Amino acid sequence: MAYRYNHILIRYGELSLKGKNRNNFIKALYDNVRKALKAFPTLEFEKQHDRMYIYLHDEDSKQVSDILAKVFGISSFSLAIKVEPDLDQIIDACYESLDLTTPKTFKVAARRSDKLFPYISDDINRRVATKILKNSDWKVDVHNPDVKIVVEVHQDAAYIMTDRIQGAGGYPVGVGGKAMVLLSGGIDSPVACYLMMKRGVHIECIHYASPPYTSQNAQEKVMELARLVSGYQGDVLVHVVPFTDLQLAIYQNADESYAITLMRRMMMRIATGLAKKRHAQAIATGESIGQVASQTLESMLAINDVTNMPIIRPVVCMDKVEIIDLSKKIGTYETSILPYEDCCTIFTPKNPVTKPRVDKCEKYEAKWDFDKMVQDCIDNTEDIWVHPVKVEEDLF
Ligand SMILES: Nc1ncnc2c1ncn2[C@@H]1O[C@H](COP(=O)(O)OP(=O)(O)OP(=O)(O)O)[C@@H](O)[C@H]1O
Repeated sequence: MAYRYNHILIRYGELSLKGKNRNNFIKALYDNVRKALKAFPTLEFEKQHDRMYIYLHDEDSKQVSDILAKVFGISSFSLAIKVEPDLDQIIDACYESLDLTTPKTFKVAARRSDKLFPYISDDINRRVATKILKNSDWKVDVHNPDVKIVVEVHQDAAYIMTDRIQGAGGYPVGVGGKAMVLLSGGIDSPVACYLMMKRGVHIECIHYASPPYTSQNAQEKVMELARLVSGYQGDVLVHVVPFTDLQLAIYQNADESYAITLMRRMMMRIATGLAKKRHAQAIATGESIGQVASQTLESMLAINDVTNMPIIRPVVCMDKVEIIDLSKKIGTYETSILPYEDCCTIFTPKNPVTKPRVDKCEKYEAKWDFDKMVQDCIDNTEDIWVHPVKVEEDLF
């Protein structure tokens, strides 16, 4: 009988800490895994209280692994061969799963959860190793092996596994509620998206566009960033807000030095309206302390003043270098540094106020009926779904 890797064994992450919420978390993870892999309709799934299994048929295990590596709530996973809990089958499966043509070092690491299995772990290790040593040029190295063969013997089955593949960690997306993330074309806000999702928060994105001052290219760049981060959630809804009129009104009614602060306050009002409409519990941004004048604590105070929704700033205390490293890791950096203009950068004031005062903001805002313009922005927002696979090859 020929054996091949026909299973993926998934280990849960921080889930195990969650006491009575555990079942909800496992269910959410199970749903997220199935959703992430819906391009592979022939896969079969099974959830247990401490593990999840995927049964492969002819699917490409590398493609499946690449998708799984982005699902939050998974601490690690392994390709596995499932056999009967029978020593001969275990030995044969271990042996046949290896490509023995080039000499390598190896180690067998067996574990029994079924203590009634008639062979102890050491016995299993020795028997498997003996077969490999007798039939190849491979050598044992228990400290630093090229290949680690893991055998797990349960009551109903035994699994032979490759090394662990690191999972994305965190909590399953959705168990932490929903947030609206303000997505610009910069480096930081896609990282903020990733960090929110990693905490189990389902995200929708809001992008403020100011055509004709911002171009179609700029918007496409933001869509591409949303697509890149959507791999961690399955899909993402992007709300594109027509922001031009409101932005021009700010410049007509306020001192230039207050324009950025007022713009942010308007963004927050719109985000609050959209969050309520979409039943989200928070707003998130890519701001971090002191990167630019508008990101001082005083500025955040003035911005927060217009909403009572929590504003979460996941990168608030990170260095720029740390944020860049993370954006490279999640694959958004190269897109973020493309040179298209954002609505914040087209009207950049020469001397933006670094310590804005709320009373001054209110004085400027009292000069025109911004409420109606905010409502117009909310009403005329365009909603666009993005998926991890590009449209032309979209399998969803
Ligand atoms: N046009 C926009 N649409 C949506 N959100 C925006 C927009 N411009 C700014 N923001 C939000 O405000 C935050 C701070 O914006 P700022 O202009 O200071 O930084 P940035 O360089 O544009 O972007 P980033 O912070 O993502 O690198 C962004 O992280 C983002 O959350």
